[in-house]
Amino acid sequence: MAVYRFAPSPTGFLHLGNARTLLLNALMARKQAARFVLRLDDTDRARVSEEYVDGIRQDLAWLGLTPDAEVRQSDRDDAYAAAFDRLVAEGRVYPAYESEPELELARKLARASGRPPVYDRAALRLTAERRAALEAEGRRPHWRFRLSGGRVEWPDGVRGAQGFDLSSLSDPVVRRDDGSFLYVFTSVVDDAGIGVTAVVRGEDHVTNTAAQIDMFAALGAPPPAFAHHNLLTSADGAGLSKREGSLSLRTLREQGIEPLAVAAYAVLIGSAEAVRPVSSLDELAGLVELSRLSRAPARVDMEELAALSAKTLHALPHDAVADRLGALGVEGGPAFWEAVRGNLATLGEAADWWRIATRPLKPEAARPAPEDARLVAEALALLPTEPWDETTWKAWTSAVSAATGAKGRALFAPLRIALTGEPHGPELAKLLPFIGRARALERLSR
Ligand SMILES: Nc1ncnc2c1ncn2[C@@H]1O[C@H](COP(=O)(O)OP(=O)(O)OP(=O)(O)O)[C@@H](O)[C@H]1O
Repeated sequence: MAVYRFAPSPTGFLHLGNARTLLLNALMARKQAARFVLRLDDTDRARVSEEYVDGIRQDLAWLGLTPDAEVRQSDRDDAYAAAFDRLVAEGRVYPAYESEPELELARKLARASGRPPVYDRAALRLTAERRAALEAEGRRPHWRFRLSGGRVEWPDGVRGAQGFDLSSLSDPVVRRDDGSFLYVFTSVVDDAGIGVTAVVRGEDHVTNTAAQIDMFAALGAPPPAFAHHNLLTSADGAGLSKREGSLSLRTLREQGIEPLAVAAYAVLIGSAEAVRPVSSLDELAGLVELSRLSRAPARVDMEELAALSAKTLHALPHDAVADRLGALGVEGGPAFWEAVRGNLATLGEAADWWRIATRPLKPEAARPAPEDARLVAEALALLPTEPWDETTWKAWTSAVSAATGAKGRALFAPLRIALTGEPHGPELAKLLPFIGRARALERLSR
């Protein structure tokens, strides 16, 4: 069975760029009835926190995504140690003793003499005596994976045929001198162990992929199908960083941006598909086509996202928002939702309209201008008896128009202000039944 995964490090709150990776994997899995695994890359103990682990789970739930399984790298040390021991025994992983300043110096010298700054494998040429001497000095080795050399090729799901000359890469460090394993290695052990068949990730990982395909071969496991998508940048073109909290999903949630709009935006910008509202993740899954993602980075435009969020909201049926409206104390059912949804920028504004319709107006709410006093008095006198429905507004305002000669804006604007204390808002034909006769009487007499 096909298996996709999303593998964030819980070192910050997920941002919109991470959401692109998350959604591309989750939606490709949905489209292909494949499994979708959340893998928490939590081996960097100094930077990982449980708050961020919970944050990632909450963000997935908010977006409406439920992984089929959750794996934590911190639980899998035994698997890494076993794979490591095997590669050491086979001579594919070797100890190296250079300190970071020594490596930096070597890179500088290489650049200065026009050579690529690739690790020169000096550690492979150490004699047993020299190694013993280094250990006696108290140096502890880090460990490198010996790349096989030659060319690695893969058909990339986004970028098409990719080729990489392994001799242009340094042998990647797979284990630090403190014994901890590095991502480039643990990720391969996990993908092989879990049976991941497809990896969609940002193009910041392309070089890793070349080395990792070589590691899959060394471990005798078939590599997954790789696809590297373009990255999202902030409006000024800067990269996004989980650590810096840029464009975090949590902040977007707090700003009232709809989760379905975040999902659509994260997937559709920087692709051949137009950014547009969708009514479900299933619909969005139908629009995902990896080969239609563009190659250039895509800039996030918050205004575009906010507009998409409003449009998404306007099209949502009452069923889709009933629970959230309930939590906001909005009780008007489908009819109230119908009345207000087209005017909302965020769902929270439905609660404002519910308050305006059903609670006393605030003392500072706008009142009709003095020159409209006669019109308002006439309207008060002509207020129909209940029951009220959506036809009441038309019948009432026609009567007021006949009595006063007022038409159009001159007729409607003062009544809107008198009834709601606001110059703009939802269609009054739909809102009026929620205001009801008693409140309307009181408001018209203000
Ligand atoms: N700006 C971005 N646009 C699109 N995808 C991104 C972006 N930044 C990261 N990703 C993808 O998100 C996935 C999770 O990556 P990771 O947890 O390392 O996040 P990160 O934002 O790069 O983290 P950090 O800021 O902590 O280095 C990776 O597949 C990565 O390619």
